[in-house]
Amino acid sequence: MDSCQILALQNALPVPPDGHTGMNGTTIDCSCYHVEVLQSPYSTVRACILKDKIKALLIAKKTAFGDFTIEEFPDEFLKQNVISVSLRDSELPGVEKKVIDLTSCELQIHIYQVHTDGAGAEELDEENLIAANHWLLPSSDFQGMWESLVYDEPIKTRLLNYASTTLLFSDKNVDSNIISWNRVVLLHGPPGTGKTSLCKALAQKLCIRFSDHYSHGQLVEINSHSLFSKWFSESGKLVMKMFQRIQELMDDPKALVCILIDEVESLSAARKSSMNGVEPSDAIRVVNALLTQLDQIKKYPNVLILTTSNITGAIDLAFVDRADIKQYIGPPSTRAIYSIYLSCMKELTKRGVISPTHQLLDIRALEVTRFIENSATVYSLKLYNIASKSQGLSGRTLRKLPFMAHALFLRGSPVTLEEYLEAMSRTVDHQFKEREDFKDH
Ligand SMILES: Nc1ncnc2c1ncn2[C@@H]1O[C@H](COP(=O)(O)OP(=O)(O)OP(=O)(O)O)[C@@H](O)[C@H]1O
Repeated sequence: MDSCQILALQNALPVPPDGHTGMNGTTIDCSCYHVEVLQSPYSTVRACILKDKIKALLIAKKTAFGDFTIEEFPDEFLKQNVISVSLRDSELPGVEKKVIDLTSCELQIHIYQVHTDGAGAEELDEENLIAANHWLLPSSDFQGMWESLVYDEPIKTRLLNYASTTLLFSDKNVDSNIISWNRVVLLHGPPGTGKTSLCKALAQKLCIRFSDHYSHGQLVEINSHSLFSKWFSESGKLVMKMFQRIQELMDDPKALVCILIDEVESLSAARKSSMNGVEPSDAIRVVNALLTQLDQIKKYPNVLILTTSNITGAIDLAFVDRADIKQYIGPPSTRAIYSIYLSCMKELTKRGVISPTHQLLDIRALEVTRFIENSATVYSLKLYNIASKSQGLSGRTLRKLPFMAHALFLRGSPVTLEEYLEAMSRTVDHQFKEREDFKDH
């Protein structure tokens, strides 16, 4: 890992300290940027050759304004070998736009290819009990997932910084008896707020950003329910068996191994059931086996353990203590909802479901207009009002809403933006009414 890579990952600030304000309130930025280059699956060109080509192309371009993606390459060689080039900027939807001086800023170029095999299931016994799903990273399953998640706070940057410090300390052989860190992240919050997606997207992002350091990544998603529900008396043994498999993955120092344990509260549920007298020794044996194994694997420099929970209070304290980062993930605010809806409207326009007659503003541009209605803002303001009354819906429901709107209130395509927004508005009302009806019953 070189110093720039570390420096860039540590640099969490949306506006870097060396940035200064230029004309029009924009910020001239000369810091370190990540350029992610997706190489074609058929290309066998070496990464260093592609890096040099891309660097030359970007320097010739001189400046970029915020995030950008080069779809059209002026270079035949690149066209044959590269699918996309993305300059990854700050995550916050509300930060000032920056003019990036490509000639003077530090560009970290990451070349990667995606695996398209999808998930493999780890079966641990003759009964075909699926204890884990397994992906080789970077995977096509997780492409674009990181970018699709919208949060009000710089949660994604914080997680990326944490992971980079973890990998840096391991790389430098920092003595963990003197400075202790556990390689465990816990994301908690209400259902459907993107916790599982964020863990998977983080694993993918790390594999891309650390592609110089690790040749590939492994993501193992442990199905805690299957460990605790079936074959209780066998579960302790199952945990051991599963970790033996994980151990084999970790033995390869060129692999970054991310272990995802969803709904860790099932651990404490298992302990509780033991207190209530249901197969006491077995439940405790399973939880203890899991905790012991987690303690064992945290000694490995190439491992990260990502966990999620819907109910913070119910998580086993022994587990909470092991997490270095306990990050609350809440439901999205109006601004974040607006950005989520906007991405949906853009996709539907791109695919011809919505006719491309009107443009919607992004949240920054809308805020600049101070929400004053005129011909340029009218549709964006309608969308903002829909976002505002959607508060309280989970990210999962929000992403489903445009589909529901078409299914419930529209037919065929193309549909005008006005019609679509009207249908969205009615669908939000419908969602809340459905909730009330559900509560009443
Ligand atoms: N903040 C968000 N921004 C964009 N999309 C979101 C957001 N939160 C959730 N989603 C969408 O909701 C879907 C479900 O998210 P996910 O399953 O990761 O949530 P979760 O918090 O793990 O839920 P659960 O605890 O119920 O499993 C994701 O596919 C994602 O598209």
